[in-house]
Amino acid sequence: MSTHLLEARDLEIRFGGVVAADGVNLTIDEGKNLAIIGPNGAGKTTFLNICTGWLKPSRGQVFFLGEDVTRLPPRKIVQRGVARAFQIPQLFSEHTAMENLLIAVSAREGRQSPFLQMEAQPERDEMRELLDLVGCADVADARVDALSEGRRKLVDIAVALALKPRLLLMDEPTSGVASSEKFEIMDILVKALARADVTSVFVEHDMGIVKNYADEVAVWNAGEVQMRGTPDEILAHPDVIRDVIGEEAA
Ligand SMILES: Nc1ncnc2c1ncn2[C@@H]1O[C@H](COP(=O)(O)OP(=O)(O)OP(=O)(O)O)[C@@H](O)[C@H]1O
Repeated sequence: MSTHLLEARDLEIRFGGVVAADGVNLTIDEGKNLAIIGPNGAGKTTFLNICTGWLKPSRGQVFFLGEDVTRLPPRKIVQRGVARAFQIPQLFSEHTAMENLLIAVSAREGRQSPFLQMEAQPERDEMRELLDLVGCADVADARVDALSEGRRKLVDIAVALALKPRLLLMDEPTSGVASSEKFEIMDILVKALARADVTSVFVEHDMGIVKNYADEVAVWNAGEVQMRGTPDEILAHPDVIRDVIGEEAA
């Protein structure tokens, strides 16, 4: 039997009376972009937080490449190859794009004082290639707070890729980006992930993005995976039209 890249088994987590994960089972295999959709509060972000070790489930396990990582601290899970990008990019806004990547690489290499001696870091060329991969080589020396939201998202993805992940978990990769720019950002992002050989899972509310960029879709509802299938199957399903697409349009 082949090992899944990630496997979640029977995850449960409660916040007071709210059951945010209620027996979540999901497998993720290498090389596919999986979109997670579902109504607000269904537990989508909670799932990402459990997979990255930020939340510990009261029941169930997460396996990454066959290893039980459920109780590992987040930084150990990153080292195993699981990276995360957030709805709001987690960048040092007063530093340049290049400096942000060098800080990430310092963390990857376990260096002390990541803000010191950035000029001397041997990974500058490697980081420039990463910025090139996400179409941001031209803003390598620009401060992050001077960039458009779309560019910030792409730099954030490059930071995640600097950690050399096998799996990247993303929360609404184009939220906050002007609609005219969303598809361009996703084009760059999906191509960069394919070239870096990184599998992705992204939580998404924009069904246009899901239709165009997901290989598969998992639907969350009330802390459970309700169904899974191709974008065409899922987006045409009456329950999804009623509970997810209807809600987004409202
Ligand atoms: N740290 C927390 N403390 C208390 N309640 C929480 C916490 N995290 C999540 N919840 C609750 O758990 C439920 C699931 O939240 P979660 O953010 O995972 O949903 P979601 O599907 O990502 O929603 P959205 O699409 O609105 O982002 C919600 O009712 C939320 O309020």
